[in-house]
Amino acid sequence: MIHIAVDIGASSGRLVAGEIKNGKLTIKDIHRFSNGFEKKDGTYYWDIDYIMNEILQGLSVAKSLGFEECTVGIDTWAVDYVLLDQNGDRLQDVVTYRDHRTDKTIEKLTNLMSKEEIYRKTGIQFLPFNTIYQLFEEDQELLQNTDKILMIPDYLGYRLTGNAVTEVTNASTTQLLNIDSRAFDEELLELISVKKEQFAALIEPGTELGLLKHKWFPEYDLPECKIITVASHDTASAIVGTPGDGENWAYLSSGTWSLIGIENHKPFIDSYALADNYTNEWGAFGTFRFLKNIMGLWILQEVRRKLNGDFSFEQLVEEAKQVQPFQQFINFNDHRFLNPVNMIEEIQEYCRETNQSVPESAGELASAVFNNLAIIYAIALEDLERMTSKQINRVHIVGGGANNEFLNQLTANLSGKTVYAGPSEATAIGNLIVQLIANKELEHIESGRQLIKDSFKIKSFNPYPDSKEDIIRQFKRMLYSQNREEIS
Ligand SMILES: Nc1ncnc2c1ncn2[C@@H]1O[C@H](COP(=O)(O)OP(=O)(O)O)[C@@H](O)[C@H]1O
Ligand SMILES: C[C@H](O)[C@H](O)[C@@H](O)C(=O)COP(=O)(O)O
Ligand SMILES: [Mg+2]
Repeated sequence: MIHIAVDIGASSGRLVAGEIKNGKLTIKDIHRFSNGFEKKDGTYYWDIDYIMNEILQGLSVAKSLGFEECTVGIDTWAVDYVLLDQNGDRLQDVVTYRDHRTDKTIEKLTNLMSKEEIYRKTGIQFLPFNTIYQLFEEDQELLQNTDKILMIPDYLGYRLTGNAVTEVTNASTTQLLNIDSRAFDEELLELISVKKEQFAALIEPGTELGLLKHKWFPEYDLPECKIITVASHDTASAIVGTPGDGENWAYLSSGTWSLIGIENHKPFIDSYALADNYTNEWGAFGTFRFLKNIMGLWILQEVRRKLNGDFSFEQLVEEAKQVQPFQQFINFNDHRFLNPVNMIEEIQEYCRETNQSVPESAGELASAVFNNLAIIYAIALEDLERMTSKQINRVHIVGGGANNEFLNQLTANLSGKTVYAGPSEATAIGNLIVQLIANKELEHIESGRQLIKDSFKIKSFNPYPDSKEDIIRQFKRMLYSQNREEIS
C-alpha cells in the first residue's frame, strides 16, 4: 500500500509518497509548491483554497504515477484555524499567525488570568499568536455564529472527507488544552467566550478520518484515498521523523521556525520553564515536546526576499562563509523580527540601536543570521540541560535547515555537541511513520526511527574547540543590556 504525506510548512508544501521496500523506507517527491501569506485590507491571510487545490493536484499526480489507492496524512503549521458555519462553510479568510492583531493580547488576557495559572493548566509557551489569543481578538458576533473551529490540517481533512476532528498534537498549540484532564479547559474557553461544542472531538494521531469524497473526482483524476489523522502539527511529525534514540538527544526542527527541544514522557512545568518560555506541546503516542520556538530561517527567507531573490539559499551560505564571523550579536527572538515590513532594515536598525557594526552585503547579512541563530541554539541547549538535569550529547537537526552544513557546523562548535543532520524531509517521514503504524506495517515509533536510520543518510558534525564560551558570554551581555521583549 502506498502512503502519501502532505506536509505544509509556512514557506513550502510537499506531497511525498512512501512505502517499505526490502526493509527500507523508500520515499518519492510527488508534488511541491510554495506557500506564504498576503496582506489584504491590513490583515495577513493564508490562501487556503490555493493550498487545497495544490493537495488535490498532488494527489492527481500520484494517480498519474499509477497509484490507484493510498492512505494520506496531512500536517501543517500550528495555531491557525478556520471558522465554519452550520453548513460547514468558511465564515472568513484564514488569518496567519504573523498578523499583528495579537501583538498585545497576552497582556490583555493575563490581566484576566495570570501567566502562572495559564501555564500551570496548559504547560504551553506564551507566543502572541497562540490560538487562544487569536480567538480572543476575533469579532464576537462572528464567533457566536461559528459552529466549528477547525485547526488548519483538520480543516483540510474535513474538506477531503466531510469528517471534522481536532487532532491533539496541533490542538495543544492552542494553549486551550488542560494538561491534566487532556481536554479543553473550560475556564480558558470561558475567558475567550468559546463553547466546548465549537471544537470537534479530540482524537489521537493514527486514527482513521475517512475516505476521500468522490465529489472531487469530476474535477481531478484522483486515487481512492483513506485519510489517516497523523501528528498533524508539522513539528510533532518532524519529531516522530527524527532518528534519535536513548535519553541524551535533542532535536532541532529547522525550517521557517527553529524548534529546539527534547522528547519527554511527562510534562515539565516549573517556574524556570515558564521564565525561559519553554513549552509542553503534545507529541504523538502520549509524549510531550518540551521545546522552545526560535525565529529560525524565516529571518533568512525574508532577507532573501528583500534581496529580490537574487541569491539561492546555497549562494547565501557561500556568501556568508566569505565574511568575518560574529561581527554583530542579534537576539532574533525579539518580537520585532516576527513580521517586520523589511527584515534587512529591521536588522540594520537593531545594530544601530545597539551600537554595533551594520551588516550591508548579502554575505554580512547571512553571516549575522547564521552566527546568531547558532548562538541562540547553543544557549537553548544549555537551558534545556539546566532545567531538566539531562545531559544532551547529540543534536539531531532535521528539516530544510539540515541542508545548511555551514549552520550545522556552527551549531556543533557553539553548543559543543555532535550534530547529526537529516533527514531534511523528517516532517513528511514522521507523517508516513504514523500512517505505517496505523496500517500495522510498523509496531511503534522506535521501530519507525530505526527504519529511518536504516533508510536515510545522516551526516555528523563534530564540534571544533574554539572560544565558544567567550562568544556566548558576549551575546548574553548584549542581551541583558537590552532587556527587550522576546516573541512571548
Ligand atoms: N540546500 C540548502 N542550503 C541551505 N539552506 C537550505 C537548503 N535547502 C533548504 N534550506 C533552508 O531550509 C529552509 C526551509 O526549510 P523547510 O523545512 O522546507 O521549511 P518549511 O517547512 O517551514 O516551509 C529555507 O528557508 C532555507 O533556509
Ligand atoms: C506557529 C508555530 O509555532 C509554528 O507553526 C511552528 O510550530 C511550526 O509548525 C513550524 O513549522 P515550519 O515548517 O513552518 O517551520
Ligand atoms: Mg516544515
